[in-house]
Amino acid sequence: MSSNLKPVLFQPIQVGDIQLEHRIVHAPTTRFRADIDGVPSPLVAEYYAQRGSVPGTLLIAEATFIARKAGGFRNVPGIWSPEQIAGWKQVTDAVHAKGSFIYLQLWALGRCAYVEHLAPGDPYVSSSPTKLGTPMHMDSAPRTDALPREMTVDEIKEYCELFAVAASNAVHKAGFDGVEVHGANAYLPEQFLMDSLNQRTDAYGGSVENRARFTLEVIDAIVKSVGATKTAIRLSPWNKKQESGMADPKPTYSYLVKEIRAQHPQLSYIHLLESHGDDSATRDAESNDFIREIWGNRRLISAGGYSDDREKGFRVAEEKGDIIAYSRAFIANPDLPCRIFHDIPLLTGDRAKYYTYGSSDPSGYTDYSFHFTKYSKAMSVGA
Ligand SMILES: Cc1cc2nc3c(=O)[nH]c(=O)nc-3n(C[C@H](O)[C@H](O)[C@H](O)COP(=O)(O)O)c2cc1C
Repeated sequence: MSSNLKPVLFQPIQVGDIQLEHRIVHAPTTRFRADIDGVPSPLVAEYYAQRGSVPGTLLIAEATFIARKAGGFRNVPGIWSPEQIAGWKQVTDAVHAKGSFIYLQLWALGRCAYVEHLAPGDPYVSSSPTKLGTPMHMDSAPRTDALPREMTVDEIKEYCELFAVAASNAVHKAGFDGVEVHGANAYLPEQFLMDSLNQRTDAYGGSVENRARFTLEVIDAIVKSVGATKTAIRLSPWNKKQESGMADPKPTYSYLVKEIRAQHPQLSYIHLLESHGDDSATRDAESNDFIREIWGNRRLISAGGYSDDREKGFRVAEEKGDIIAYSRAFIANPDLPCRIFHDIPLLTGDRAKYYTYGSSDPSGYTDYSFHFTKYSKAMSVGA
């Protein structure tokens, strides 16, 4: 089949400095399988190598702490120590050996941290002292009393630098093809962006421009460190998880994306989470098209809901020009692009094994089967 007869979802595309063979991307997917020091194990390398088995696939690796103090969940990988960097180098080497590509998602928890999982002396901080009663990852008892401290301006500058060093470690030492800031799901950048969480009265709070300042400074610091073509960000304008959300996110996110476009037009991509609204009318009203209009024909990844709907990925790639990210479908189908290409039914993942803290057990992780047991031409989506 020649390239221009293939569905858009299976047409090659340039993203930053890399050339993808198709537009099915592995969404960042936390599995809590690093050791207690945040070092990814050889099993993690096997997991990503499997998911990169169709050459020319982009994988976005799981959210990874930029620094010890940005953490607060256990068994999450980090990218600051030599051991963590060496662990990740095994992962990137294994993925590159398959002819595929891998970005790292950079994570700072802010108020979503569990205080008991912060290292002694590391502060519990956010944009403002707003309490989070029900954090997303419930590996310990729900919190009742913890209140984050408002970050000082010096700490804000320090976090920008931590993001930049983490990006440099990822790209220059661990061999990643690029980095994606985790600016979604109510973690630290969203704690500044969202008016429901940011109560500051200084240059980082109040107006749209002030609430966007931290995220823009983080991006700027990373671009200075690794270049715009290796820098990306994930955003979730309609997110209401972890006691967040905005009545009208459009002014804030319009400004943010316009500024990114003006300051870093070569940014690798913007990655958008689609609305999780309860019904289709809500999801239609909560469209990300306002961002697509601003971002123009630059690279845009869309995630959320594609794992359950094969046709939707084809449709959105065709109609909106988006690259499509899959999380749950990629957990259970190591050869996902190949299965979608050949319309092979997808396997269903074992939810009970999504989060297995520190486990070295391959079950529910690297033991999902490939449709084609031997590499063949059919494994390629360029066939
Ligand atoms: C087990 C699991 C772990 C996840 N971890 C992350 C993460 O580390 N970073 C992130 O931005 N989103 C994370 N997500 C959200 C996914 O990237 C994705 O946006 C969401 O699952 C919707 O995509 P899907 O319908 O294809 O599963 C996670 C989702 C799941 C199911």
